[in-house]
Amino acid sequence: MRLQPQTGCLPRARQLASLATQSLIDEARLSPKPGLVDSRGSGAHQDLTLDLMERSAHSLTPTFYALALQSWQRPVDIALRQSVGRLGREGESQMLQATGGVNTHRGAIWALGLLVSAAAMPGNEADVQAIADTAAQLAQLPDSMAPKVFSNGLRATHRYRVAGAREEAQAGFPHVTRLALPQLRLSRRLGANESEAQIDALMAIMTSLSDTCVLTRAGLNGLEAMQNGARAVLMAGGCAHPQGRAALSRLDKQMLALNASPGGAADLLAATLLLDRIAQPFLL
Ligand SMILES: CC(C)(COP(=O)(O)OP(=O)(O)OC[C@H]1O[C@@H](n2cnc3c(N)ncnc32)[C@H](O)[C@@H]1O)[C@@H](O)C(=O)NCCC(=O)NCCS
Ligand SMILES: Nc1ncnc2c1ncn2[C@@H]1O[C@H](COP(=O)(O)OP(=O)(O)OP(=O)(O)O)[C@@H](O)[C@H]1O
Repeated sequence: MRLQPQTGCLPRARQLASLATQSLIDEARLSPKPGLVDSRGSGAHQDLTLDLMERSAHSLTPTFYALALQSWQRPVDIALRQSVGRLGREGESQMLQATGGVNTHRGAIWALGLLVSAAAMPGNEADVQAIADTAAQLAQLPDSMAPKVFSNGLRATHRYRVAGAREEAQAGFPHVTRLALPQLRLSRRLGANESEAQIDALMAIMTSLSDTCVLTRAGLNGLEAMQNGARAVLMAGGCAHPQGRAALSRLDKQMLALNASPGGAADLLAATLLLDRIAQPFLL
């Protein structure tokens, strides 16, 4: 999927929406991902399949398109935050309709939704840091229309006193800009193929993320296993190396045994793929 040289609001919104959907599909298909849905199967999940993830990703294209259109030439203010929040919640209900009520992409709608909005604002175009900073400003604004829900994620952030999906966005997606994108590019430079480089980027996120999906299902033990296992893969040279692949396979088995699935890390990998594509200036 390549961004074509076009100007104007509608083509740009269409490009961003289709890149966001494609990033979700590429993340879901990428294999082998420890504990997660991938092209091998459902990972640690009972209610998720690759087919469901792909259906869900397609159902979100109109949401990403509407987010980009809303954000076109508007300042980052409370009014925009409310529009973005409303569209994000409508996207969640589209997703639930497409999946028969299964949460396939709630965290992803949040992360990619904010990034698509930020990328649609003139001046940001292909500048990853500017896009992440604008997304952070949006995430920091209060959304008074948001229903008060005590979600799994919120419960985990309180219980373990860690940052979750909200804080990651409010900080400008540091796991994407400081860990995953640099690792993706380093692994490519060192000769890894594209899938290997993307798995390495996922590992980079997993070395440090406080993933509330993992905390909810497997507690602090699960989180430590994830972070240590991902570190072992990268310290062995990453997935392009036999020892790195062996470490990855051990991590996969461990995550399944713990019933742990790093859904937050998967969301941030999809966000990484999106920003990587937006950032290639010759594609704009
Ligand atoms: C902020 C969201 C993700 C809710 O987060 P919360 O932690 O309360 O809950 P929930 O358990 O429902 O979802 C968290 C999801 O985030 C992902 N995640 C988990 N941990 C992390 C982490 N450390 N960093 C990033 N993402 C993470 C996972 O996919 C997880 O399933 C979101 O659903 C929300 O509030 N949306 C409101 C609509 C909105 O304002 N949208 C605007 C952008 S479109
Ligand atoms: N390939 C993937 N496999 C599994 N989860 C993924 C994948 N890609 C992204 N995710 C993210 O993981 C989250 C799904 O997590 P989970 O099933 O733990 O959700 P939940 O509704 O909080 O919990 P539960 O279904 O256990 O009640 C989604 O929000 C989604 O954004």
